[in-house]
This record gives sequence, C-alpha cells and structure tokens, in this order.
Amino acid sequence: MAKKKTTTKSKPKKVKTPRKPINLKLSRQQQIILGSFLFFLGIALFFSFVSYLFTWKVDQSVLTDITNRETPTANWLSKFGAGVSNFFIYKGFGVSAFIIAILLAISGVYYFFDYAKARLRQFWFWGILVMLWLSIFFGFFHQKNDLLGGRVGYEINDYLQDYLGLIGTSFIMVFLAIAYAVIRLKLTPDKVGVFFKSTKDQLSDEFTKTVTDASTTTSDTEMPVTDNASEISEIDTETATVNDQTSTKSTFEMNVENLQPTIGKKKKPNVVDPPMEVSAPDPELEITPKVGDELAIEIKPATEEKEVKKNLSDKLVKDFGEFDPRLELGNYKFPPIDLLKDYTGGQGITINQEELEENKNKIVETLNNYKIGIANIKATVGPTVTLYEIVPDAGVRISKIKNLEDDIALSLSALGIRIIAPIPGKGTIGIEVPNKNPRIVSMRSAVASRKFQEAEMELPLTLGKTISNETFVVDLAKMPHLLMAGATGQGKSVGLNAILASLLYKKHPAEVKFVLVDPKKVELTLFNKIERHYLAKLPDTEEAIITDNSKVINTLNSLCIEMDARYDMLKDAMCRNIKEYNAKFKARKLNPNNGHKFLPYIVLVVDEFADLIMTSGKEVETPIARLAQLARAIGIHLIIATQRPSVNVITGIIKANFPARIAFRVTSKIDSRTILDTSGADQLIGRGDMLYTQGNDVVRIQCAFVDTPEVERIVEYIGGQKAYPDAHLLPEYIGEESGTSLDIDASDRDKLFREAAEVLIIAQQGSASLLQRKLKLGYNRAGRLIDQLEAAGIVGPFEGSKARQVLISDMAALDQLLNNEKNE
Ligand SMILES: Nc1ncnc2c1ncn2[C@@H]1O[C@H](COP(=O)(O)OP(=O)(O)OP(=O)(O)O)[C@@H](O)[C@H]1O
Repeated sequence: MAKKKTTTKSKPKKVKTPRKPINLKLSRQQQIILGSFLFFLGIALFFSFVSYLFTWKVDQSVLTDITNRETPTANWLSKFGAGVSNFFIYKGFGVSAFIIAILLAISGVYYFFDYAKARLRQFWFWGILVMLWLSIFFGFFHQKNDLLGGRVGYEINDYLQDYLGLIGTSFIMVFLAIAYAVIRLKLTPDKVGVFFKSTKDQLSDEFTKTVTDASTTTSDTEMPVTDNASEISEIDTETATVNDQTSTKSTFEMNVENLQPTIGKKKKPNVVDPPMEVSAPDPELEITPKVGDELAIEIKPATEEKEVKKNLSDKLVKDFGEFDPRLELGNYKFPPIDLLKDYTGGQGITINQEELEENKNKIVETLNNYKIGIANIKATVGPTVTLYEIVPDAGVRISKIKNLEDDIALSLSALGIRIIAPIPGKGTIGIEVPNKNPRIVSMRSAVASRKFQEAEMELPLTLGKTISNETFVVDLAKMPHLLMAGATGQGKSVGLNAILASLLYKKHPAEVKFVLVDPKKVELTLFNKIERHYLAKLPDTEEAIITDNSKVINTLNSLCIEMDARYDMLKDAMCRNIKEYNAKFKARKLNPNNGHKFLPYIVLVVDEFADLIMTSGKEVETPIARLAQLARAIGIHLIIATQRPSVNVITGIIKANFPARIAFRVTSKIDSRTILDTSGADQLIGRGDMLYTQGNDVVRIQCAFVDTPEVERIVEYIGGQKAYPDAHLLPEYIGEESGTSLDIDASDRDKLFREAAEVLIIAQQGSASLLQRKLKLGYNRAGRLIDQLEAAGIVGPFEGSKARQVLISDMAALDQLLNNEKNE
C-alpha cells in the first residue's frame, strides 16, 4: 500500500519536471567536421583498396608484424592501408568492399553539405546488401581468385552450397538479384517490355519521319555536310536496297547506326521507305509514349521540388535550437507534490446510506405536502454537498418547486440548500443538500489529478472539486480576469493561495510573474521568499509585495505602461496575442536587438480590493478598468478579491470586465447578486464552498484547501533554489506629486534656502521641525524648504516617520553643489 502511494506521488512530479530533451542533432560545424572526416576516410580506403589489389601478395607476409614501425609495406597508405584492406578485402568482402569506401565518401558529402539523411540511410542499407550479394557471388570463383569474394563471401557461399548445392545456391542468388531489381530499381517485366517496345516505336517513328522528309526534298545530295560525305553515299546505296526490297529487317538494322549521325546533322537522304522494325534499342533515347498507344503508359513520377529555406530565423534555430526562456534557470525544479498535505488520508468520499435515505424521504415528503409528485430521484454525492436530482410528475410547474426552497430547507433542517430549477442541459431539478460530514478537498489531490497534470493550458488553475467529485481546472488566460468575493472567514484567502499554488506547480519562473497587493499585510507575505523567482515589482522599491495603498497606484500605472509597451511589441511583431508573440520569439523570428524579448504572463493579485477603492477611489479604478479591458491579449491578468461585494466597490465598469467570478459565502442575497448576478452565494455553507461562473452557468465547487504551512513549504522549496538576480522589474512610473516637488526652480527658492541647508548639514538630520525650531519658521514654510532642499539633492526623499537623510556631508560640498548649479 505504502509502495503504491509513493508511485502515485512520483508520477505527477515526472510530468511537471521540465526536462530538456537531449539534442542529438549535430550543429553545422560538427556536421562539416564529420563530413570531411568521413569523406577523406572513404577516399583513403579507396586508395588503400586499389593499391591492395596489386600489393597484397607482398604485404601478406608482413601482416603479422604490421604494428611494428620498421616493417616495410608496399601499400600506398602504408601499414594502415595494408591492414584495413586486408581486413575488408581479404578477410571481409573481397572486391565488393569498395562499396564501403564509396559509402563513406558519400556520407561525408552528405554531412558536409547537410543533405537530407533519409537517402543516405537508404544508400547504406542497400549498399551493404549489394556488397554481401556480390561477395557471395564472387565466392563461386574462389578457386580462381581469393580476393574476389573475400573470406565472408567464400564462407557464406560454401555454407549455402553445403546445404543447397551449387544449383540451389545459384537459384537463391538469382532470386535475390531479381528481388533487388524489383524493389530497389523498380524493374518489372511489364516495364522492361514497355521500355523495349516504346524505344522501338520511337526509333521507327523517327526513322519514318526522316525518310519521309528526305523523300520530299530534292537535290539534297548537295547539302553542305562535307565530313560525312562518305557516309551519305553509303547510306544512299543502302537505302536504295531497302527501297527495292520493301524493307528487310536485317538490312535496316545495319543502317540504324549509320543513320543516326546523319539525322543529327540534318542530312536528308533521298529515300522514301518507312516500313521497318527496330530491334536495337538505344538506351539513351527518351521514351515518350504516344497518345492512343495501346501500350501501357509509362508514368514518370514528378520529382518533389526541394524547399529552399534560407531564412535567417530557420538558420538560427538550426544552429542554436529554439529560444528557451527557461534556460537561465535551467536547473529549476518544480515543487514536489509531497509538500502538500493529504487531508483525506487517501480515502475517497464515504457514502452514508442512512443520511441519503433520510434526506430523500424528507424531500419527497415536503414536496408531497405541497402536492408535488416525484417520478424519479437520483443522488450524486460530492465532497461537501449531495445533489438530489428529481424529475417531477408531468404537469408540475418548476417555479412552484423553486418557491419551496425555504420549506425544503426547513424540513431538512440544514443550511446551504440550493435549488437549481432546472439543471441546465439535464431536464431535472436539482436540490443541493450539505453533507453532515463534509470532506476537505486537499490541494494535493487537486494538483495530483490527471486533469490538472495534463492540462494543456496557458495558466491552469485548479480550484477544487465539483459536486460530482471531478477536479475543476480552468485557464486563467481564458477567463481572462477573476473577481472573488465572499464574507470574511469563508475561504477567500485559501482560494487565493490555491490559485497561486496551482500556478507555482505548473509554470516556470520565466513564464509567469506575480504582482501581489496585500493591504491586509499578512495574507501574502509568505510569497516574499519567491521574490526573485516569481514576483514583479517597480524599480527602486524594496518590497515586492505591496502593502501600502499609495504605492498600488504607481504599480497599476506601471502595469498600464507595460501593457502599452507590450501592445507596441505585438504590433511590431504582427502578432495578435502573447501566445503568438512568444511562439515567434522562440522560433527566433524576432530580433532582441529591436527591443523584442520573451514576455512572461503577469498576474496581478489584489487581496482586499474594497480597501483600495475606499482609500484611493478613482485613482485605482481607472487603471484597473483599463487593464481589465485591454490586458487580456498581452498576458496581464487580474485576480481581485473583496470582502465587501457592494456596488460601490464592484462598480459596473469593473463587473463588465470580469466575466469570471467566484463567490464564497456572502451574507445577503443582494451581495450574491452583485457578484454573480443571481442569488445562491448566500446559501453556501462556507469553508471553501463556492460558486464559480464564467458568464453563463454557475458551478458549485468545493475549493481545494491549502494551509499556510503547506504554502510555506512550497515557497521555501522554490526560494531555496537559484534565482534571478532581482525580481522582474516593471517599467518606472513617475507619479504626478513627485514630479512637482522635483521641478522646483532654483530662482523660486526661499530666501532662507542656504541657511536651512546649513542647519540640516550641521545636524545631519533632514527634518522640517528642526528648521521650524532653529529658523523660527512656521510649518508650511519649513515644509516648502524641505521640498526645495530635496529638489536640490541636499536631503533625501520622505521616509515616513523617520527623518530624511542628508545627502551632503559638509559646507564645502554644499558650496560646490550650489556653484555647479549657478554654472549650469
Ligand atoms: N477550502 C477549504 N476547505 C476547508 N476549510 C476551509 C477552506 N477554505 C477555508 N477554510 C476554513 O476557513 C477558514 C478561513 O478561511 P480564509 O482565511 O481563507 O477566509 P477569508 O475569507 O480569507 O477570511 P478573511 O477575509 O477574514 O481573510 C480557514 O482557516 C479554514 O479553516
């Protein structure tokens, strides 16, 4: 049992681990080197073999001592030549060993010029077969010459003859030769017949034509062909005979050869006599079957035109392979599934027959009390809820059952009863009744499910299990933004963690980046550990996780800048979405020198949206709405969670752009309507019980449970691995307020500017209250002075409750700074 468990554990891990396939393909350089080597090896063997044919007798005697440097050899390639030739020819395949040398040289050429290797494989296959055949064939002549068939040929031939005799062996050899001709040379008796016949016909045609032409021409004997004059006279006499005898075959046969050069040089003999039979086909002549010929047409297969791929991107991909965004963290290991806890102890759902029976009776009874008969009832047991599907008697109005929701709930004395009338696409009415002993759906079971592991999605999320106990997996990229709402303590944070964990289990750090906004300051802090792997932040900020509402505005605006930049890149690359763009970039079709780069998905998670809207209102809503409207194509997706699903938080513009919504339990029907546009979320039982909609159907899901220690283990596992040097940097956004304070003109400075600077430099403390005290100023003037000093670079930026840093160490440095300013 325990063993079994471990195997199921390791399986999904296997699926996830990004293993780089071993690339057996040779690079172009390697191909050229191998090609040259094989070519010269082939040529060397060829020369050795040729030389061996003449020198083998001389070298035979020294073969035993061939490794000795002093041994003299006659072969052109010395000891190497004598040795390999002896091996391949004498001990091997006889003279047919030349085929090996030729094959090696051809292979060299193929590799050198990078021709398709399929043909090369064919060459080797058939080459070796032919070599063996020849070697065995020459084995017949072993008595005459040892070298012809070599040892291999002789032995095989001898062996065959022992069993089959000379005749049997000969038959086999002939059979093999026929088989070769048919398979390799595609020769069939019909073809041979057609070939001979058509050659004959063609020749006869040509001859007829020539002869006819000749007959129509007068005084052709004076044609200006001097060098063939003797031939012409010869032909003339011959053809004269033909004319007389109505073409005797033998006569013409003699003439064909003589005729040809004459025809070629447009000499037209003065003869009219076409009938002829040609029995000497010229293999060089092309066969062009005539239309209407009763013979079979020979079809010349059209040769496939070779595609010329001289594209730069193809060359780059060939030389360097596709761009691999994971390469920088090539050794990154995805978190193993063991980091997650199994809350169910490996058990599935336990069905409590008694409970089912009891609930069924109560439902039937309640409905009967209202005179509603039931034709059929069926139960589907889920992790927390059981769905009773009823088919009412004919004629019962559905709305009547829907109105009885509260009565059924009362009679079942249970919270969280939801009536779905009718169940879309099923023609039944569903009554969801919570189980007495709900079962936790562990994140482990959801992550380990085949559905999640094999999900071919861009950003797969496993949210939990449906009522029929199926793992529910959706693609965030398709949503494309998600709105989550639910009263406090109903499982929102767990849901967010489940979503983040899903992505951590499926996506490499190079492929997805998170921007985490956590006004509650405690929910997402754990993810700090994976800052340099998975988080994105603004340049010059220390913490990647944003807990300060005022900074959220900058981040959102920065994301808008990133969005616009990505759109420009997509436009430039002529792609419609990030998927196409990244595919093109991976295929090296986009030049990084033109600003193109691999674009990771960016997922913005806001844990408490209501808080943000309260503090920043429009300033937050506008960029969020912009992102929600436009960012789907360029891979920025928003997940927004809120405790208070009221209309001033989830405004119309936000709702319109968040078609995918999750509702945990809420306190009122109105809240449920605000999130889902329908009631139902108010009847959930809490603890991860949720409704999910992506526009049309509402699905009830038990959210996967992932506890804080589990998340901690995951982030520690990831955080402990090699990371990028910094978090992913978003484009810089300069807020409006900061801009005004830095633009203060030197001429507009306060009269006390220099004095104030001196006070702060002496005290090395950049505080407005110090100026107030020392220079006896009011708060506003001191504040303005501090702003001017910051603009001049004398004090640092505002640091909350701490005093500002003084950037100038002494008076000399101050003088220098002010002088420099004057000179500018
Ligand atoms: N999917 C779940 N399965 C089982 N129990 C759950 C599940 N989700 C949440 N719970 C239980 O509910 C408790 C509260 O969950 P969670 O902290 O996610 O609520 P919340 O909605 O984020 O609350 P708040 O808004 O106050 O942060 C958890 O501690 C856990 O015991």
